Amino acid sequence: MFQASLLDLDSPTAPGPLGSAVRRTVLDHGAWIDLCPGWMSGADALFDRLVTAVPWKAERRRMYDKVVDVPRLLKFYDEHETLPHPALEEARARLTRHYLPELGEPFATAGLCFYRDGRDSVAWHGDTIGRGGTEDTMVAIVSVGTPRTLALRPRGGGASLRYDLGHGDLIVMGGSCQRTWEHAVPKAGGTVGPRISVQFRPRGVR
Ligand SMILES: O=C(O)CCC(=O)C(=O)O
Ligand SMILES: [Fe+2]
Repeated sequence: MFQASLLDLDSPTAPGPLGSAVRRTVLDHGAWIDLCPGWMSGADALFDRLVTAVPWKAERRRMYDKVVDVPRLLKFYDEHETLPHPALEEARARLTRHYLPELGEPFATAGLCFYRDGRDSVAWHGDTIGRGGTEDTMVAIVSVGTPRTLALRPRGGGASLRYDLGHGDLIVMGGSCQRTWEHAVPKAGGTVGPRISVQFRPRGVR
């Protein structure tokens, strides 16, 4: 089911350098995204560890007059909880070191999503439950496993952008991205392999 990346089989699991490896794309309305493909080496081994080491939760949500399954598994690590792999602690520390001058605060929490196959997804939304709804902030996402499309579109309408993210890729959504743009992982059909995303956010951003 899970198509391992051949280049990655023997690499130790660890994030790479940031700095000049990061490419920024400035978007409309004060938003931007940074990309660092293949940032996490040994990503396939990390994927395998996370599948078994994380106490995944299936959630159910009210949708109008029905209660439906959330189409992905979830686990949230609050800021002082130990993350399920040391490479994720190192990733958070490196992200904080790199972005602190611009972000002004550390990355604190880690939200994990497990998309078991292409039927799992997340609908269009911004991370606006906390301060992201009113302030500029950053959400950094490390993806392991099979690449899935992360789509972005401006809230007021306009062309969408699509990034295929898996196998250790890093994307950072910054500036006004959470309140002026929306993002989604669209459904992709049942035969698509599994992906796990790790979203690092500052305190009070959800
Ligand atoms: O899995 C992803 O890359 C996106 C997840 C996401 O948008 C969220 O959990 O808020
Ligand atoms: Fe999100």
